[in-house]
Amino acid sequence: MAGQVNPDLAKERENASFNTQKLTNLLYGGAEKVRRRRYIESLAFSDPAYSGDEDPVFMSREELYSSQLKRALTTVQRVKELNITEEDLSTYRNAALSGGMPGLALTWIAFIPTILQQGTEEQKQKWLKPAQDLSIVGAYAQTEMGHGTFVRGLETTATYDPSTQEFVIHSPTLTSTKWWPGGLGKTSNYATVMAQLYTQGKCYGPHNFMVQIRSLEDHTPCPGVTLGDIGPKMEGNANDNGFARFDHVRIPRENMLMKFARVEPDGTYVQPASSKLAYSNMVYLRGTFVMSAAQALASASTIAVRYSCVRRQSEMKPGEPEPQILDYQTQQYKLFPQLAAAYAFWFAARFMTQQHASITGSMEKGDMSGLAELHALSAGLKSYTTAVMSAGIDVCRMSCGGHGYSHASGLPALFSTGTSLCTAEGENTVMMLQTARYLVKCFVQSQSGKTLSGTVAYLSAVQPSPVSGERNMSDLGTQVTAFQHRAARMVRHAALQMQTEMQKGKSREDAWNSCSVLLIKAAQAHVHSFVVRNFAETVQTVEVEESVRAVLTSLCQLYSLHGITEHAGDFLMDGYLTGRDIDAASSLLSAVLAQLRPDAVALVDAFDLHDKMLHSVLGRYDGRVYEHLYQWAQKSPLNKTEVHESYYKYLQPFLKSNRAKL
Ligand SMILES: CCCCCCCC/C=C\CCCCCCCCCCCC(=O)SCCNC(=O)CCNC(=O)[C@H](O)C(C)(C)COP(=O)(O)OP(=O)(O)OC[C@H]1O[C@@H](n2cnc3c(N)ncnc32)[C@H](O)[C@@H]1OP(=O)(O)O
Ligand SMILES: Cc1cc2nc3c(=O)[nH]c(=O)nc-3n(C[C@H](O)[C@H](O)[C@H](O)COP(=O)(O)OP(=O)(O)OC[C@H]3O[C@@H](n4cnc5c(N)ncnc54)[C@H](O)[C@@H]3O)c2cc1C
Repeated sequence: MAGQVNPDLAKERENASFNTQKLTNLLYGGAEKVRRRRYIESLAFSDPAYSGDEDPVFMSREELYSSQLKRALTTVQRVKELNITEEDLSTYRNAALSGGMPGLALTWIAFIPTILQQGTEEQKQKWLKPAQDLSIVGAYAQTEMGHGTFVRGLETTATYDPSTQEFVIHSPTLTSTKWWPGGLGKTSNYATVMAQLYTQGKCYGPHNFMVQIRSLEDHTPCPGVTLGDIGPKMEGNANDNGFARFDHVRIPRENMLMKFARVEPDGTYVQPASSKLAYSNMVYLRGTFVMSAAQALASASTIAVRYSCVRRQSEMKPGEPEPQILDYQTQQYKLFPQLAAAYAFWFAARFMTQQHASITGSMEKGDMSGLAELHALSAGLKSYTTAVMSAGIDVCRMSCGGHGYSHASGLPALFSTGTSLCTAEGENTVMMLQTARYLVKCFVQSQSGKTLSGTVAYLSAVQPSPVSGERNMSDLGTQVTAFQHRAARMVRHAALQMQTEMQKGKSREDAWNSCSVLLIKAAQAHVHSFVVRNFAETVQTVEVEESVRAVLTSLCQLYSLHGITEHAGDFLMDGYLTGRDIDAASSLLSAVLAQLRPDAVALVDAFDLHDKMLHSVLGRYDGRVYEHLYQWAQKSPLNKTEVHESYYKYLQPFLKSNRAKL
């Protein structure tokens, strides 16, 4: 019946052990923030300017590009009309764009942050306002056809000419063509271009330059610039990821982003405090990906958990009604770890944001001591959370059976969007190796007696020798220590293995490569251990009702016990945990699955993700899946006519001629 919630879902909500709203408040930083967020979202959801477009999965690439561009421009207008504040901006945009990513959005995501991170005060004065008002539209043009990962290998050059006080931007080879930048293909008229800086005959490595690429009058490419779209991708096809080639394009000296490094009018290069400050915008963006991973996994878990309560299939006990598929333990084992990871990453993202603010604050005052840890943490967390998210969304999709494979579920699009985060902003393997590099350094320092601090403090505190005796595997403290022990042992093992390889005569680089599988695993274990510890500390210290703390504690237990049982070998390797401990962890895990089962729907509801953000027939809040599945299919373009034109063109003549042969 219209308006009613599916009775199974309604019952789940009635039976929850805690108040969903209280948990939502905790996730979003308080009741007032939740109220504000919902209000801002409602402004977008109720605006007729954003409704009426058909489902993106039924659109052509060109329709997608223009409809999302139109939406994005409407948001700019509405932001002014509605006086949306800086604080509410991303909430409003996300709701209005309904999670979509038009090329224009790269101005907000990458172009403006680069000006903020890399520009001098003067440069910010000059470009920030036009970028914010969208009188200029910008892309972040770093990756080239031949190089993405290895930034030092970029081939685009920026050669300083002191006679005119200009830089000459040039693409010397085919492989130096800028390739991938979002919004570059058709939308942007400016780009921050990463290029090798040459001055006074010397190369100083990659630096960022502000380059106008299209006319502000008629949007045609500027002289010497060749531009285009790179073609359709796995997802994100509203975005015109593009290419650019530069043929000796001249820009003023002032267009080098000079917050850190500088080129004086006579061509003298002034060193930054650290050469890696040219990469600060990447560190910032990687940090933001941690929350995106949490949100993507929260969305997938919401869809799969709600659907698993609506869906009934098979017989558990002969003669009894078909059970909700969430009652199968195997279904819980698939879904609850994804749900728990979404919470764990949400809290990790919060930590990441605080760390970024605190360390960049110190860096502003000249203290660079936190830079290495910030880079290692953001690279490792980005890599770990996006990898788990990508795999987790696919688990959620498969747990929805056939309907999960349909675009109606929203899961295929969520997967193919989410998985792009494993590659963008630093490929995940490469990022995890950066974390490994930092860990090995820290290990060596701790060997020489230095006390480590911050997220690596445990590396010097944890003893490598096995601890004997019975453990209470349900204790969060015991679990955290086990994770730290595992990570410390793996870091130590990888580092010592490298030393052994070098003692055998290998160069440091060859030793690194031959140990890189060990190094990656060690770095993953380190990040995993950090996420577990941060989750445990959050649930133990946060000010919240006891019923909410209880359910979060179970969720944290699940996240941690799942990690221990899935990676049992790592914990058993040196006898730190015993076979009996692992058995105990498995039994506890089964018990926690059952314990969380009645709260699963409330736990996903607490993410407070509106149906207009989920885009999923299966994940609807009201659970009225079947009638909407039927309605959704009616929109398929193949259903526009009863008999498709291809019948007359191909099938009818074929059938006729076949029949004539009979
Ligand atoms: C509400 C409902 C929600 C609904 C669902 C939500 C769903 C959300 C899902 C999806 C959202 C979709 C969003 C899509 C968004 C898409 C946006 C895309 C934007 C992408 C933009 C880009 O990709 S831009 C290009 C990015 N490129 C890279 O990241 C390149 C990676 N490479 C590098 O960073 C470097 O080359 C390197 C780190 C790999 C190596 O650098 P280099 O060679 O110069 O250094 P060395 O290896 O020699 O190391 C020297 C030394 O420096 C240290 N170091 C390296 N980098 C840094 C750094 N950044 N900061 C500090 N230090 C650094 C390094 O560790 C070494 O240190 P030592 O002390 O010497 O060891
Ligand atoms: C959706 C999307 C949006 C993007 N948006 C932008 C944008 O706005 N601006 C922009 O400039 N770029 C953008 N990019 C490009 C992106 O940053 C790069 O694709 C990414 O940094 C990876 O680089 P690559 O493609 O050169 O991969 P490669 O480096 O060629 O990686 C290929 C494989 O080689 C391995 N590999 C490479 N180096 C090493 C190593 N040192 N050790 C071990 N293994 C290694 C990798 O692990 C990987 O498996 C975007 C990409 C995507 C997918």
